[in-house]
Amino acid sequence: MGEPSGNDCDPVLLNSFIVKKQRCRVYFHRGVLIWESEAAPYIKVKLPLKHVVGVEYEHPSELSAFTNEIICQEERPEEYTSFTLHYVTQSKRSKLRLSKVTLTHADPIQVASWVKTIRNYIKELTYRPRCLLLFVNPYGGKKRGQKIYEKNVKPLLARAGIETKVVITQYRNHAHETILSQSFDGIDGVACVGGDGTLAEVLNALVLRAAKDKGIDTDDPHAELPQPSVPVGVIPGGSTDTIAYTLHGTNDIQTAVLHIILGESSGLDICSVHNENSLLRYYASMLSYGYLGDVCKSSEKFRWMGPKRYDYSGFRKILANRGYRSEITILSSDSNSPIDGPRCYRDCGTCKIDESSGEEKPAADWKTIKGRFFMVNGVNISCACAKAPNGFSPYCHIGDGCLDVILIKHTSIINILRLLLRVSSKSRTMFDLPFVEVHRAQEFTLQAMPDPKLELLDPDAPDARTSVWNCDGEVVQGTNIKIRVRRQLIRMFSQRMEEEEHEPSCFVWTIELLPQLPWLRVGLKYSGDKRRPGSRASRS
Ligand SMILES: Nc1ncnc2c1ncn2[C@@H]1O[C@H](COP(=O)(O)OP(=O)(O)OP(=O)(O)O)[C@@H](O)[C@H]1O
Repeated sequence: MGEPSGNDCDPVLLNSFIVKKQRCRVYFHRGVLIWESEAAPYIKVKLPLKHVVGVEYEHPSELSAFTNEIICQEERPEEYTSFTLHYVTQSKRSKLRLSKVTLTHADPIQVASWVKTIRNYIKELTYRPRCLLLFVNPYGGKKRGQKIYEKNVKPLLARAGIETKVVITQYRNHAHETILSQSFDGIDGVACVGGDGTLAEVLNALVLRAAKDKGIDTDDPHAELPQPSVPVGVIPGGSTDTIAYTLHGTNDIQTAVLHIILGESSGLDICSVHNENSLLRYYASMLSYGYLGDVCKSSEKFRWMGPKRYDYSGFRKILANRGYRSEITILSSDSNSPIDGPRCYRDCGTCKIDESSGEEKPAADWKTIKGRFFMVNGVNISCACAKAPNGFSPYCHIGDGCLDVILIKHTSIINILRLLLRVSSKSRTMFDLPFVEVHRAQEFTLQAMPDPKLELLDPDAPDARTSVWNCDGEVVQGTNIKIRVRRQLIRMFSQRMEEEEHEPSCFVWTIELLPQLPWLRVGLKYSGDKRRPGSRASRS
């Protein structure tokens, strides 16, 4: 889709340029720019133009003074003997960086012809956004959203020639209301600078808008939902930024902006949450009843603490948790195992939709589980973040049409501490703990059950008997709900993260027990199996 087609008869552009003080033969053929030195030391570099963000003219005299600032001047091609290509390179740990190379030629006509050819090629990459609607949340995380936009986002988008309609959100649901009422004429992408809550607002509004435009009743849990017309980008500016981290493999801001600029997108599953009568919400990362629901509800009161509010509320709610009685029914899936992989990386085979298999659904069966739970989770993506780099459910896939239902039974505080250690561990998962159960599912329901013991203790405190849902970081009420996965309903601007085969040979890391327990930081020297669980290397 969207890439200029090429065949063997395509003309090859060929010329000699000075590149990094060396005389080089430069070719352009089938979307790839190649330069190789004409004399020793020999170099040959291949640059696919789909990695190029922008190209601009330069005078050689301007080169030394050139910084990352954009040169705002009128272009007069007949005067220039150099042009600079700004392109994306991948550095360690999935981070993308902007690099540049300048090519110089004595004849301005040659330079102008190359700039024109390259610009035309980039213009034909139709999957790249030309005009973005961008929401900036100045309130989330450490309240740095606006600064991030001015310093890290605006200059990069301008360099890529992307027109941006910016909305600084003034109140909760501002982004939601804007999307429902806004005309999308000429807009080919929506993005946000914010955390998971801001992105959830954007995703919910886009799905509702697409359904409304097609006259679909979103209160019907079985209604098929249309895909929103535009892809979505997320630039970390919140407290945990789980979705950005899971998609890109890092919460680095420049990486997130470059994923949007390059325009390639990946399909993300979205889950719908309904009660008996109506739609409650859509979510993209995790829905959690019990402990994390309680933390979400209580931490809102302490927002003035910034991200530390989760530490404080998390500790209090571990001590307070007496478990919640519930009945869960699960429509399981025979997709891959949630316990031992494979993991979801770039070009993931599990997420690839096999067009030839038609609409046929894999065999599945319903099962019912009753009990008292510390928490019940419907996990749609691995939920990796800086403090838990493998995520809550490391083998969960972003676009396989399934979620992982993780049931954590009510247990002792020591066991809860073991659980939290596992969540932040790079080498082990929580799934071998005896009080943890995981099911890969297409749908599930949860019915909160009255608790006779607690009712006797305090009949007037219904809040003590049921919890709330933490739905992508927002509180949702409901004691009888149904969750369904909508396969790849949203396209997210992300090429996904690459699989990293090996960790450094010997390293010290500090385990941070989720965001919840900073008071229990354990310096741990690790020198065992250097491969990540589920990496292709460790499975072979
Ligand atoms: N100007 C504003 N004033 C108050 N609330 C706002 C404003 N703009 C947006 N919001 C709301 O702020 C909420 C929290 O934002 P966000 O999720 O981005 O940050 P966070 O909760 O700190 O991060 P994370 O969700 O990653 O933990 C969102 O639900 C959004 O609706």
